[in-house]
Amino acid sequence: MSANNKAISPNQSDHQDRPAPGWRDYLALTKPGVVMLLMVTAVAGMFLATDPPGMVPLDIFIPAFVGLSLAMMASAAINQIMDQKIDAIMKRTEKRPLVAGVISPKAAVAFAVALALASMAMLYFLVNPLTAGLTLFGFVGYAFIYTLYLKRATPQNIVIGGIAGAIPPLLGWAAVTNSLDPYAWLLVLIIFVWTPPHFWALAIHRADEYAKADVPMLPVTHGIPFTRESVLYYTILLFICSLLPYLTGMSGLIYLVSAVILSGIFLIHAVRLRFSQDPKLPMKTFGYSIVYLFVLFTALLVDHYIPLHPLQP
Ligand code: HEM
Ligand SMILES: CC(C)=CCC/C(C)=C/CC/C(C)=C/COP(=O)(O)OP(=O)(O)O
Repeated sequence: MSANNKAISPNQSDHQDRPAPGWRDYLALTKPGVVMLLMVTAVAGMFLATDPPGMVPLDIFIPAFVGLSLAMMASAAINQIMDQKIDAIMKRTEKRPLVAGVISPKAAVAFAVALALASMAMLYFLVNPLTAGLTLFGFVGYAFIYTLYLKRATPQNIVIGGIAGAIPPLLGWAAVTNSLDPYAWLLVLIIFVWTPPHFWALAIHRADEYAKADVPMLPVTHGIPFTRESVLYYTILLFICSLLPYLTGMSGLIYLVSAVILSGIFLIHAVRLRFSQDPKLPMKTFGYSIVYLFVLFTALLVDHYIPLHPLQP
């Protein structure tokens, strides 16, 4: 099958043409890199909810970890099932297993449904209904509302859709306490504000592909200079939001120092992205966004177990 044909209509190959899918193909359907970082934030939520600091009871930790991972993987698989036409047009996504015809749409649907059902059963019966309900909200938000509607409708798609990607710390927290803690919402806020610079940095680099696929991402609808400016504004906001765990007494000095350094470096990336035309900067900023979130949440965890709280009596 030529690349051209593939771009027009994915999955054209007959059944006989399709090579047998392996576990790696199914794994690729679940966006494992993204799920791993989402799970770092969910696990941080679980440990931060454990007060006084200790171990999360294993009878909660294991089903919550597996259940949340499966829900995220299922929603990523549904995203790829719904997005086959767009994914076939963009270089970055043209080798995905559904587009390449390695996995059939039927098999992908069966796989996603099995993961989603297993996840919901595990969270509902072994963790708590609150966590199951909130996870369902995130699942529907990403797999259907973002993918089927927002992504195709408005350049604010990733800002609104970012709510689904931001809730994992709340899910982790709810798994442990069966409640919605204001501190957990603070972590949601940080990821929510982090998402636009994370994604728009990449979208600047891939603006032509999004235009070709007719996806109204910000650089396509409002231009690259406006997107660079928007990344800078959100990064300033992120700097401020990243201080809130310290200012509200949730975290101590270890976190504060980490947040200032990490957010400062993010800000330097965003300022350079705004004022320099260096073609490497967008992907450098995107790559740094991932390091940023990983290290920030690690710092929250370390801080929780080695607390230095000079603000408190
Ligand atoms: C609506 C919200 C989001 C959008 C639109 C978005 C978009 C993207 C895109 C398009 C990529 C692919 C980059 C590539 O193939 O080179 C990506 C990669 C990534 N995203 Fe996001 N993202 C969002 C939210 C999140 C969240 C909430 C997290 C984690 C907390 C996250 C973590 C990652 C990671 C770790 C990668 C690299 C994974 C890999 O390449 O395997 N993203 N993101
Ligand atoms: C609680 C729960 C189940 C939450 C689900 C959260 C989740 C999996 C968020 C992922 C966000 C993401 C990678 C969006 C990119 O989709 P895209 O279609 O714009 O990117 P693509 O072009 O790489 O497919």
